Amino acid sequence: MIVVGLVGGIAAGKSTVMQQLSKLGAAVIDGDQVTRVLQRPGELGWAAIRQTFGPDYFLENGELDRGKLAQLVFSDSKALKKLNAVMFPLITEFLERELTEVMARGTEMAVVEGAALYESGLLDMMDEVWLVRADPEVRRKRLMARNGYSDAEARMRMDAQISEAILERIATRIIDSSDASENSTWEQVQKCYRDAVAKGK
Ligand SMILES: CC(C)(COP(=O)(O)OP(=O)(O)OC[C@H]1O[C@@H](n2cnc3c(N)ncnc32)[C@H](O)[C@@H]1O)[C@@H](O)C(=O)NCCC(=O)NCCS
Ligand SMILES: Nc1ncnc2c1ncn2[C@@H]1O[C@H](COP(=O)(O)OP(=O)(O)OP(=O)(O)O)[C@@H](O)[C@H]1O
Repeated sequence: MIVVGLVGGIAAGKSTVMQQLSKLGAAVIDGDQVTRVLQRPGELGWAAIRQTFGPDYFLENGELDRGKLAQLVFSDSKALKKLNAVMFPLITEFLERELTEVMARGTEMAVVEGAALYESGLLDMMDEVWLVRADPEVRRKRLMARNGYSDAEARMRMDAQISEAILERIATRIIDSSDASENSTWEQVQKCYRDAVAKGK
């Protein structure tokens, strides 16, 4: 089985590509979803965060106050480092188990997408890294249309991310979704899938 890490900036078309890969038979795993599972009340991530950040970051019903923690970690790099230090090993362990299960089912490809794949070191588990990109101008317009952001809000979110130049350097394949037609993305995705599976055989 080939394990692919899918990276790319905000509104680059990653979710669209994941849906297309799923149609082709790939097992798709969303790192942000894995994080949410690990942070359910009583789970390991939930317990580790409670111990590290204290009960102030939890709601009355016991759930993690994601908004409050997000506000802290995205405005304080030390706090983000602390959160990453507790979450990344748990996410890695969870993914290892998930990939073993997927492989046992005879799946040809597993694709993992996540906000912090690069920063987490999770890419070490991947055979290939695929970058989904789109021209900055296109991404900015998509963000304004899809999320209702102002021009400044869209720029701020794009600027806060790891640079595409770094991702380009580590990518083994690149899918460009700048074209307004999702069909153009679909054709590139089919080619990447076919080529990667053929290479893995
Ligand atoms: C801070 C938390 C609680 C915020 O939760 P919330 O539901 O409000 O937001 P969500 O998870 O949807 O993330 C919102 C956006 O933040 C960014 N983001 C999330 N985690 C990180 C991170 N560790 N580093 C940089 N950016 C991140 C992404 O751009 C994402 O789209 C949550 O994101 C978290 O626990 N993150 C740390 C774990 C992690 O790195 N997960 C990604 C694994 S690949
Ligand atoms: N050729 C194309 N390929 C992919 N997406 C496209 C294309 N043309 C327009 N879009 C649109 O771009 C928007 C962003 O795509 P998508 O949600 O897949 O991005 P993303 O990288 O997952 O974003 P985020 O990081 O914010 O989750 C969607 O509304 C999608 O329909």
